[in-house]
Amino acid sequence: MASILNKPKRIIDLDVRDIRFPTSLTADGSDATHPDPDYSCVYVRLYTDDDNYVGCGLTFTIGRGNELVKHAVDSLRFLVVRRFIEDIQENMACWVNDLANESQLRWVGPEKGVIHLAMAAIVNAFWDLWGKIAKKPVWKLLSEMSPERIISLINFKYINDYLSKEEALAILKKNEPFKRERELWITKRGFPAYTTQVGWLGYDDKKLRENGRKFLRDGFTAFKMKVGSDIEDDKRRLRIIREVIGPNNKLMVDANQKWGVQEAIDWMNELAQFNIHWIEEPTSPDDVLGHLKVSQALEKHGIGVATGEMCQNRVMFKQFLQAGALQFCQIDSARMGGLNDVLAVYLMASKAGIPVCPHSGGVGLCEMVQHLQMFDYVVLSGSIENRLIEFIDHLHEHFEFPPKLGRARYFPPMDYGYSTEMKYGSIRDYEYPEGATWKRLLDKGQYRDPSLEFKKYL
Ligand SMILES: C[C@H](O)[C@@H](O)CC(=O)C(=O)O
Ligand SMILES: [Mg+2]
Repeated sequence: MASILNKPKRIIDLDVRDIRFPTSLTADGSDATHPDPDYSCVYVRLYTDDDNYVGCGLTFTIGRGNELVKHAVDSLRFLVVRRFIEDIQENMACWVNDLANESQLRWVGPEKGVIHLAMAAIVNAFWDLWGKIAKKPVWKLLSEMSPERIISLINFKYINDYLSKEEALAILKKNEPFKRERELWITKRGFPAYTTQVGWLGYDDKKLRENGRKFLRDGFTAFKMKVGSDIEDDKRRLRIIREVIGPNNKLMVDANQKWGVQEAIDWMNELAQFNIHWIEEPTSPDDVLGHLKVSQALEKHGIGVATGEMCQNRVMFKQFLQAGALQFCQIDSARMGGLNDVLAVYLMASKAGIPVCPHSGGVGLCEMVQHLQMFDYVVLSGSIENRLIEFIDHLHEHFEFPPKLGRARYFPPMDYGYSTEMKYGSIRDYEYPEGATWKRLLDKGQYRDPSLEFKKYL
C-alpha cells in the first residue's frame, strides 16, 4: 500500500455491482408509466494503487435495467483500468470522448441508452475519486477551477454551432468575480428544494394528505404530483393537495411521458384550474417540436414545460433549448455521459436563460445533483429564482454522505467527493439477487421476479 501522503497514480481495478431496493412494494417512486419501480443503481468502484482512495459512482435504473447496464460497464472496463489518474484529469474530455465513441461499442449508442448510462456510472465514480484526492466536495472542486479548466472538461462536438468554446469561456469569465460572495451566500442560505413525495401515483389519498402535511411542516413551499393515468383521479388528488398546501404554494405535475402531444394539451387544459407551475415530461422525451407545441398551448395558463430526466445527450438538450421547447431544464446526473456532459448542458442553459431544476427522483440522485446546483449557483447563475432542487426522502440511509437539508433547503455538501459512496452493509444486503434482504424477500415469497423465476426453468 502506498503512503497516505502520496496521491494514487493509477486505477487498478473496477468493481461493478447490481444494487436494488424493493421500493415497488410500497409504491415509492411510482408514476403513470412506471407503476412498480424498484429504485436501483449500477454501482461502480474504481480502486487505485492506494487503498485510501476509491472512487464510487452510480447510474440509476428502476430494476431489471441494471442487468443491461452492468454488462455495458464491463464492456467499457478496458478503457478505465490501468489508466493513470493524472492523464485522465489532464485530458478528461478526450477520455470521456473515448468512452462514448469506442469504435465497436458506439454502434449500440451512440451517446444514448444503456451504453451512455454505463459511462455515466464510470465518469461519476471518477469525479468522486478526483474530489477525494483533492480533498474537496465536487461542487467546490469545480467552482475553484479556472474558466479555461472547466472548458477543457467539455466535449463541444455537435454543440458548438449553438455554444462555441469562446462563448462558453466568456460566460464563465463574466461570472468569475462573483464566485466568492455567491459561495458565502449559498453556504449560509442554502438552495430551495421541492418534494415529489406527496404524490407518487400508487399512494392513496390518506397518504397524499399525510405526506402533504408532513412536508409543509418541514418548510416545503413547492410540491410535485404524478398525473396522467385517469383525469378524474388527477383532479381529485390535486384538489386534496391544494387543500393541504393552500392556494399559493407551488404545485407541479409530472406525466412521465404518458401522453401524445394533443392529449397532453387537452389534459393540461383541464388541470390548469389547480394553478400548475410546470408540467413535466408531457410526452415522448425525444419529441422536441411536440414539447414546443405543448409549451405554446399552455403559456396562456402560465404553465411551463419541464423535461430532461430521460434526455439522452447534450445534442437533444441543445435542440430543446434552441427551439424554446422547455421552460425548466431537468438534467439527470446519472444519465448522458455523467458529469462532463451535464456541464455542457448547464452552460447551454445559461446561454438560453433557462433555469436548471435537476431531476432526482431515484436512488443516489439527490446526493449528486446538490453538487451540480451549487456549482450552477456559484459559477453560472448566481440566482435561485425559478430554480429548485428535487428532494425525495428515500434511501439516503444507504449513503455515507447523505444530503443535509434544513427548512426545505439543501446546504452545500462538505464531505470530499461526489457524495456517491454507499455503505458497505447496504451493498452487502441489497446486491441483487444474492444480498441478504433480497434472499429473504424472495425465499419468503414476499417479492416476485418473473424474470428470475423464468431463468430457473431454463
Ligand atoms: C420512476 C421514477 O420514480 C420517476 O417517476 C421519477 C420522476 O419522474 C421524477 O422524480 O421526476
Ligand atoms: Mg419526472
